Amino acid sequence: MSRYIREGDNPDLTEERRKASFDTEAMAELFWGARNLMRRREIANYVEQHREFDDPQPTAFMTREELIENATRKAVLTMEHAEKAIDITRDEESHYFNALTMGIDGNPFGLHLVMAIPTIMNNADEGQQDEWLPKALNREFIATYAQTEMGHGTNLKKLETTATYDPKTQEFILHSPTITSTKWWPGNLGKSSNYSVVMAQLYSQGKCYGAHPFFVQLRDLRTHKPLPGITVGDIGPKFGINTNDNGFLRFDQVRIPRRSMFMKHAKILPDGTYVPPSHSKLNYSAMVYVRAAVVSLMASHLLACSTIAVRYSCIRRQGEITPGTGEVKVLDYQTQQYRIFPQIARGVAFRLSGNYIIQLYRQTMTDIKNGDISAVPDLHAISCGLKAVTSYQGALGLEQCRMACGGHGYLQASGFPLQYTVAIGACTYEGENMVMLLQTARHLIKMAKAIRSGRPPKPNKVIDYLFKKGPTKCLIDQTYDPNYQSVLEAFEHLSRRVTLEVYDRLVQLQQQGRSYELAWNECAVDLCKATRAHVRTFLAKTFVEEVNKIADISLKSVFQDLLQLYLFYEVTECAAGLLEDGFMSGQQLTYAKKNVYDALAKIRPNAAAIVDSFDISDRELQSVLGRRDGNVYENLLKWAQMSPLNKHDVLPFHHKYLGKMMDEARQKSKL
Ligand SMILES: CCCCC/C=C\C/C=C\C/C=C\C/C=C\C/C=C/C(=O)SCCNC(=O)CCNC(=O)[C@H](O)C(C)(C)COP(=O)(O)OP(=O)(O)OC[C@H]1O[C@@H](n2cnc3c(N)ncnc32)[C@H](O)[C@@H]1OP(=O)(O)O
Ligand SMILES: Cc1cc2nc3c(=O)[nH]c(=O)nc-3n(C[C@H](O)[C@H](O)[C@H](O)COP(=O)(O)OP(=O)(O)OC[C@H]3O[C@@H](n4cnc5c(N)ncnc54)[C@H](O)[C@@H]3O)c2cc1C
Repeated sequence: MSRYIREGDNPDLTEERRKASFDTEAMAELFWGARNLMRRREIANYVEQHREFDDPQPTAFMTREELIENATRKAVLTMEHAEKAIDITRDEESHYFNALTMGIDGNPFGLHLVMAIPTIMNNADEGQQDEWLPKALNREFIATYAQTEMGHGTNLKKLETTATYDPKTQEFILHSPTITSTKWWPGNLGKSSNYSVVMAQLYSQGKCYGAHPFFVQLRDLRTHKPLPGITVGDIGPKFGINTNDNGFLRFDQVRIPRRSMFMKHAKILPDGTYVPPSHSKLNYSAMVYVRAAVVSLMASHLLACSTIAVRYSCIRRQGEITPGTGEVKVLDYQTQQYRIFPQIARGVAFRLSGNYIIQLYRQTMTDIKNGDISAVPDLHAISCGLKAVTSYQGALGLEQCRMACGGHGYLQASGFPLQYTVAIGACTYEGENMVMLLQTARHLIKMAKAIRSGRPPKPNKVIDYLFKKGPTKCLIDQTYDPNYQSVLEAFEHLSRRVTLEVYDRLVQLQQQGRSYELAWNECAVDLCKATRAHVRTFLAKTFVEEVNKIADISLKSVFQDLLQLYLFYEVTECAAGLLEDGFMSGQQLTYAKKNVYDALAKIRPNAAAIVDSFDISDRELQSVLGRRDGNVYENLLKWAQMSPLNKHDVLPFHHKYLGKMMDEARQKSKL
C-alpha cells in the first residue's frame, strides 16, 4: 500500500492512490535514487522533529520585516543544525535541507552559497582561497554577488563601477561615478551581507581591462554598519522574493588592497602590470553555475505545482460528464489533464537534463582547474539556452497549474503565488532570457558556418546531429517505436533547418551591405527560434535516453506514458515549424495529437501516485490545496481564520470611514 495513504485522508484522494498501476515507493526510488530518497526522508524527519523550524504563522500573513526576521532566525538555526542533519559536503542534501528549513522565497545565505562561494572556489587563487574559503564556509562573514547596476545588467562591458589600481599604495580605488553605476539587485546585499563579490571595470596604468571581480568588505564586522565611503540598502518590495533583501550599493573612492582582486585567472602585479586570463569569460563561472542550476530549479517548481494541481483536482468535484451520474473529480475533464499533465512531463524532462548540465558544469570546472578550457564555449552555449527555455516554459506551466485550480488557485493558500513569483525571477536573473537565447544562437551560427563549409568541429553529443543528414520527410506514423526515432528526427530536422535558414539570411544580409551586427539584429527573432528548436531537441533526446535505461517494466511503462506525452505535446507546440517546409503533413500532426490525448488517458489513473512519487512534503509545498491528506476545505477555512484581518470582528477604523459613510447615508435618506 502507498505510504501516502493514511487514515483520515480525503477518500477521493485515497481512491486515486489505490488505482495506481505501480508501486509509488519504487517510483520515488527510481526518481531520486535509493540513497537520496532515504536521505530525503531522514532529513525531512529531522526537520519535523525540530519544531523551531516552523513558521509562527503562514508567511502570507507576515509583513516584509517579519518575513525577513523569520527567515534570518531560521537561517541561523539551519546553519546550527546542518552538521547534525546532513552531510554538508553533499550539495543535494544541503539544497534539500535548506529548502525544508528556509523555504524558497529567499534567505540571508542565498547568494553566499549560490554565487559568492562558487566565485571563491573558481576565481580565487590558492592564497586567496586559503584566506577566504574556510571563513566563508564557517559563516564568519556573509557575502553576495554584486554585478548588475541600475544602468546595466546585460551589457557587462558598460558596467560603470571602477576599480583603479594605485601602485603607490598597492590598492584599488572602488568608485561609483554616476547614479546609474549604483549596484542594484544583488540578493541579500541590502541588509544581510557584510562582504561582496563586486564586478568593476579594472583600470591600471591608465588602461581599462574590462569588468573583473573583487572581494570587498562592505560592513563593519562588529557593528554591521556600512564602512566609510559605502552606501548600501534594500531596493524595496518586488514582484516576489520579498523575503530577500535585494540591495543597492555605492562606493565613494573606497580603497581596498591589491589582493582583493580575484587572481586565479587575471592578475594585477604590484607595479600595475596586467596579466590576462587564459579565457576572457572564466570570471563568469558563477553565472554559468546558476544558469545550469536553474534547469533543476524549474523542474522543482513544475513538479511542486503539478503536485498541487493534481491533488486538488482529485478532491475537487464540479459538474457532470454524463448527466445524472453525479459530479466528477475535475481531473476527469480532458481539458484539465491537458493543462496539468504536460507540466508533469516537462518537469521530469527538466529534471533529467538538469542532472546532465550540472554534471557538465562540474566536469568543466575540474577541466579548467587542470588547464583545459576547451569545454567552456559548449557549456556556455547549452546552459544559456536551457536556462532560457526551461524558465520560460516553467513560468507558463506554473500559470497553467494555477488556472487549473479555479478560484482557490488564486489564493495565497494555494501555494502558487509563492512558487510563481520565485520561479519567474529566473526568466530575468542570470541573463535575461532573450539575451541567453541569442548567446546559444551565436554558437549555432558557428555550427551552421561549419556545415556550409563542410568542416564539422570535433564530435560533441549536443550538436553532432546538426551535421547529420536526416530524412527529408517526417516519418511519424501510427506505429509505436520506444526510441521515438521519427519524433527525434523531426525535432532535429526543425533545428537544423531553422539554424541553416537563419544563417543563410545572415550571410545574405551582409552580402547586401549590412554589418554583421545589423544583420544579426534583423535575424534575432529567428535566431531565438533556432535556439528553442535546439534546446527542444536536447531535452527530448535526454528524456528518451534516460527512459531507455529503466529496467523495471511497470515503472518504465509510466515513464513511457510521460515521454509519449512530452514528445507529442512538443510536436504540437512546434507544428507550425514542421509544417512550414512541408516536412510534416497534416495527417502526421493528427497522429501527434492523438498520441497526446492517448497519453493523457493513460496517465490519468496514475496521476496522483505519480506526483506522490516526487516525494514533495507538505512543508515544501506550503499549499492548502496540495496537502498530502487532501483535506482541503476545512483547512482553507482554518487558514482564512488566521488572517490578521480576522483578529477583529470589526476593523478598528471601520467607524471612521465606511461606518460613518453608511450612517450619514442612512441619515440623509431619512430626511
Ligand atoms: C533542485 C535543485 C536546487 C538547486 C539549487 C541550487 C542553486 C540555486 C539556483 C538558483 C539560484 C537561486 C537563487 C539565486 C537568484 C538569483 C541570483 C541572480 C544573480 C544574478 O542575476 S547575477 C547577474 C547576472 N548577470 C548576467 O547574467 C548578465 C548577462 N550578460 C552576460 O552574461 C554577458 O555580458 C553576455 C550578454 C553573455 C555577453 O557578454 P560580453 O561580456 O559582452 O561578451 P561578448 O563580447 O558579447 O561575447 C564574447 C564571447 O564570450 C562568450 N561568452 C559570454 N559569456 C560567456 C560565459 N559565461 N562563458 C563562456 N563564454 C561566454 C560569448 O558567447 C562570445 O562568444 P563568441 O565566441 O561568440 O564571440
Ligand atoms: C529576482 C532577481 C534577482 C537578481 N539577483 C541579482 C544578483 O544577485 N546579483 C546581480 O548582480 N544581479 C542580480 N539581478 C539582476 C539581473 O541579473 C539582471 O536584471 C539581468 O541580468 C537583466 O539585466 P537588466 O535588468 O539590466 O535588463 P536589460 O539588459 O536592461 O534588459 C531589458 C530588456 O532589453 C532586452 N535586451 C537587453 N539587451 C539585449 C540584447 N543584447 N539583445 C536583445 N535584447 C536585449 C532584454 O530582452 C530585456 O527584456 C537579479 C534580478 C532579479 C530580477
